[in-house]
Amino acid sequence: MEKEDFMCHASTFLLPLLEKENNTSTSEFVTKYALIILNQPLPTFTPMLWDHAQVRVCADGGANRLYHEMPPLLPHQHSELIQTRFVPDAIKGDMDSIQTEVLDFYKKLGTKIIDESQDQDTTDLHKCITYILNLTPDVDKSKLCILVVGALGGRFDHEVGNINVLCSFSGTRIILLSDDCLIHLLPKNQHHKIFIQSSVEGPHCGLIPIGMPCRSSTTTGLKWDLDNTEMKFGGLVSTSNIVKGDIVTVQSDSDLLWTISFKKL
Ligand SMILES: Nc1ncnc2c1ncn2[C@@H]1O[C@H](COP(=O)(O)OP(=O)(O)OP(=O)(O)O)[C@@H](O)[C@H]1O
Ligand SMILES: Cc1ncc(C[n+]2csc(CCO)c2C)c(N)n1
Repeated sequence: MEKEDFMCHASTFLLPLLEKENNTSTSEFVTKYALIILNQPLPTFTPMLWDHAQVRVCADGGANRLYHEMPPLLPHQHSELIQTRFVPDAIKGDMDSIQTEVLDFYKKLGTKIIDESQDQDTTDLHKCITYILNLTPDVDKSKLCILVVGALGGRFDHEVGNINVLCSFSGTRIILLSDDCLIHLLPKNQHHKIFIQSSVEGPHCGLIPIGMPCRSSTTTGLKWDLDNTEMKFGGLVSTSNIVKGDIVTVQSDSDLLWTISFKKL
């Protein structure tokens, strides 16, 4: 099978940004990252994701996290300096969690504030994804990848809401991250090739049917591979699986969630 026939996935955003990559980031072949910060403890690698991203958005109370938790992640620099260096492009949400002092601070520094408190039917994450997709509506989104920090752990209804956003925007690459793992969607009826960044991720992984049972999934590169296997809640769901090497391939007749653990450094 030709390379072009695969949908490829690689968590290179977990590796430090090289000057060289930065200089070629306008190339049409390079993934363009956007970062969304939710209202949960910031993962320790957030400064690195910030450097990879070209657009940074806080979801409501996520702005409090950026303001208060970014300085302790970079202890060798003054807090005030960090707070003025890491300024989001926008803060969007229903604005019931952001602190007034934080809102005023970023507003003065030019952050766009978008209050959508009238919409109580979509989550702040959903609102932020819409904002990013509308920034350049006519541009091809296949090279865009939206990284979402603070999406996992904490309140279960929020976690499920965040996973539901993956399903609502299944045509957009969105990756939910915590300090422990990442999750993204593998859309159905495609050949997926996942390049494992083994210095920072693995070996624990999972493949989870989402929304409906899958009748047939086939994988390579896992300790417990699937071979035309059915998966459903109440039956088999591939949790606590292990990646064997640097490439995993997946094919399925329904959307699956892919999750992989992060190595503790
Ligand atoms: N404990 C959590 N676990 C996972 N995601 C979270 C958690 N808390 C917040 N989030 C995410 O961060 C976003 C912004 O959080 P914030 O606390 O501002 O939301 P909210 O709209 O006030 O939530 P709610 O009104 O349900 O408490 C949420 O929409 C959600 O996506
Ligand atoms: C059936 C149903 N369940 C829950 C909510 C509440 N809700 C869902 S998203 C959201 C915004 C959170 O920032 C709120 C309050 C609703 N509207 N409809």
